Amino acid sequence: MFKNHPPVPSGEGPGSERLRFSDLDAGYPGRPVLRQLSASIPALAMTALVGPNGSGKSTLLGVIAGVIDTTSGQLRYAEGRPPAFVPQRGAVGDTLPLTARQTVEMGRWQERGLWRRPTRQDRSVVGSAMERLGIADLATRQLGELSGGQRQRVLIAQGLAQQSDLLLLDEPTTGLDPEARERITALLTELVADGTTVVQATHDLEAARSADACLLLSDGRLVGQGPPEQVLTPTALSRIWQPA
Ligand SMILES: Nc1ncnc2c1ncn2[C@@H]1O[C@H](COP(=O)(O)OP(=O)(O)OP(=O)(O)O)[C@@H](O)[C@H]1O
Repeated sequence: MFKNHPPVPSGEGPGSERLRFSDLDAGYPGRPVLRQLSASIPALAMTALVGPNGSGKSTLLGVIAGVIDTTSGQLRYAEGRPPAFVPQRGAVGDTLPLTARQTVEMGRWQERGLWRRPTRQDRSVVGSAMERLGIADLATRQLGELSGGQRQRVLIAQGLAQQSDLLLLDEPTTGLDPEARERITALLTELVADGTTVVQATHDLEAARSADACLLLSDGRLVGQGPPEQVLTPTALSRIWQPA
C-alpha cells in the first residue's frame, strides 16, 4: 500500500521535483532487482522508463506506487495525492467477474472507501474517464470478454478515475493498434499540460524520445537520466541491448 514518506521540497515552477529517490535497493523475496538507484522525477512532466526486458522498470514503478517495499535507500515525494498506478495489462486477471465500468469504478475506492455506494461525483468522474478513453460503449461488457487493447484502455480509465496528480503507467501502449496508441499518447500529453506528472515504462522508443525526461535502466541499475536526446543515444542503446 501507499505509504507516507518525508516530502521533497515542493514548488510549482519548471524544474521542480515530484519525487526523488536515492541509493534505492528493492526487489522480491530472495531476488534483489534494483540496485543503488538515485534519480528524481520532474513535476508536471512526462518521464519515460526505458530498458530491456527484466531491467527493473515495473519494479521501479511498483516501488514508486508503494506496492513494492524498498530494502534500503530513500524515496521522497513532494506534497500531492497518492499515486495512481496502471499496471501492465497482463498483470490483471481476465477472469475477474467485473464489467468494464465496475473496473473503472474501482479507481474511486481509495477516495470513497470500499463499502460506500458511489456518489454522483464518483459516477461523473468514472463516466468522464471512460469518455476520455473512448470506452463508454463498453461499460456493461465483462472485462474478460474485451480485447487486449480495450482492456488496456479500461485500466487507464481506472487510473484516471483516481484523479491523482501522479500517474504511473506500465507499458500503456504495448499491443495497441496505431489509432489507440496515438489516442493514449495524446491523452497523456494532455494530462501533463493539465498538471499531472506522468511516469511510464515503455519499450516504444518513439514515445520515450518525446518525453520530457528519461531514466535508462539496465540490469537493475540506472545507466542514464536526463533529456531523452542525451540519454537515448545510439551508443547507450546499443551498449545495453547488446547480447552478452
Ligand atoms: N513477482 C516477482 N517475483 C520475483 N521476481 C520477479 C517478480 N517480478 C519480476 N521479477 C524479476 O525482477 C526482474 C525485473 O523485472 P521487471 O518486471 O521489473 O522488469 P521490466 O524491466 O519491467 O521488464 P519487462 O520489460 O519485461 O516488463 C526480472 O528478473 C524478473 O524476473
